[in-house]
Amino acid sequence: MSSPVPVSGAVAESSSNAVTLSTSPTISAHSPGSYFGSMNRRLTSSFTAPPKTLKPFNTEDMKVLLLENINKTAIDILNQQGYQVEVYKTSLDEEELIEKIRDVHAIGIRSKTKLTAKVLREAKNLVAIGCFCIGTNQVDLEYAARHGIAVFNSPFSNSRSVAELVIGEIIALARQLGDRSMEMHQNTWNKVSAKCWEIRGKTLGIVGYGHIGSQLSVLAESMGMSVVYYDVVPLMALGTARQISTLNELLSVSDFVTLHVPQLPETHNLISGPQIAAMKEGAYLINASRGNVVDIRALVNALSSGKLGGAALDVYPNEPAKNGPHFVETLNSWIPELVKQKNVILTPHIGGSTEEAQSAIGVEVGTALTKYINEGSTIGAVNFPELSLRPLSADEEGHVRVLYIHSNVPGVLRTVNEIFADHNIEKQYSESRGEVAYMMADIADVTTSDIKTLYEQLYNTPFRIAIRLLY
Ligand SMILES: NC(=O)C1=CN([C@@H]2O[C@H](COP(=O)(O)OP(=O)(O)OC[C@H]3O[C@@H](n4cnc5c(N)ncnc54)[C@H](O)[C@@H]3O)[C@@H](O)[C@H]2O)C=CC1
Ligand SMILES: O=C(O)CCC(=O)C(=O)O
Repeated sequence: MSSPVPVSGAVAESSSNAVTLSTSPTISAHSPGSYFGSMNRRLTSSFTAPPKTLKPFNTEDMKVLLLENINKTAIDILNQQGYQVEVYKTSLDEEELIEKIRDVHAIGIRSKTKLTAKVLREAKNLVAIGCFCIGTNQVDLEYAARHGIAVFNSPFSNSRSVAELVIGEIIALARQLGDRSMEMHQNTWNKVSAKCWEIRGKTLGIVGYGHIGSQLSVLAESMGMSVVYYDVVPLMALGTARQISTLNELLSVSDFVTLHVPQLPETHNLISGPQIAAMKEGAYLINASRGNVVDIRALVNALSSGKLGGAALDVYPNEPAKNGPHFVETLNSWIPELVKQKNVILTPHIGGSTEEAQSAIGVEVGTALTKYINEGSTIGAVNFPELSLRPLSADEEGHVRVLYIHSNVPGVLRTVNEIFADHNIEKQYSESRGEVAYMMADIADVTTSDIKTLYEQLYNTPFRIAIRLLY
């Protein structure tokens, strides 16, 4: 945390009669703009006054960096707030990323950008990270939380797209469509039926029965497949699907095995030589989860020996940062062997890449970022306690919203409430998650000079990780 930002001279009146403390969003933020108008009205329906339009700093000073071709829906939402939005179609390499991230208050990424502790250490102004995807393994979530950076994602907006891709791949593998199509592109007519199958009546084994796995279960059953699944937690079966208690049992009964687990230490090489050996002869493996869930060398061996009838991969241990001819040996040493295998469908991490999914994700994560920046709401954060307070209403003059991220230790509220002692605490809510806790409070009867004092006193508390004051 940088040192306290001084109050910038005299109080400046804005059109909403609010004060300008500083242009730094690290201590203050703009109010909900028109985008949130309807939501604010809903939340404050019991109040006669409309939501208060706060204007504590120039929103043009809020800098947002969007990488990896994030959808226009998000860009529009962030632009509507008046933020400075810089957009890149690709990911950035570590050096460029460090250079860029130094300056920004929020960053939006997808699955490729690695926000490691080394990168985040340089991000002195960063208050929020938006992962415009499901997976958050590319971010050091714990480091971010310990440094007061909230991380948001979109937990299910692309689930259906992944499930549909897998359905397509099940049929494509069963009918060897990839190979037939490739042959035709090379002018070869090869009409065969050997080892081509209907999927009706076959067994689909789903590993990880979360949002994607369960959606896929419904689609697969509707096409006449029987579904079994393995998950580390007991989960309600949809339709006539059946949970199986061990991975090995699932592998031994499934004609198709599809992986939908998160990247975790426990899922690293979840499918390797012994697991492939447990699979049925001629079975198919599909991985659209994360690259290191499958030991690809073991997979290549099983494909070349004929143990497996084919595979579809959408994700890889190392993936290129940008489009182009980058899927080569220097990226992953087994690539030359893999691309030679028969009946292998390789896609460039496009499971969630549909217009529907990307547009919905843009709205969801773009909104979460603005709600956090403008109101302090952490609903949807994956590394922070989730809190929200209703917006202040227009007749609530002289109010300040305090956002105080602190170490989760005893005595914090006593200290903070002593600081608030001369003001009325209208609302106060606090919640912890692991070592980090978050308090939101709306304080009444606050003058401009009080704001500076409050900020400095909170800044000097020993538990402070980060503070923002919205007014
Ligand atoms: N290819 C692509 O474009 C996409 C890939 N993904 C990947 O798919 C993964 C799954 O996504 P969702 O279904 O939304 O996640 P989810 O969190 O809804 O479900 C994951 C399930 O896996 C289970 N699980 C965790 N560890 C396990 C283990 N060792 N063995 C068996 N089950 C285990 C969990 O209990 C949970 O039920 C994401 O974490 C992400 O990495 C997600 C979206 C798009
Ligand atoms: O669309 C992307 O860039 C990433 C999709 C993905 O893997 C995810 O949502 O976790």
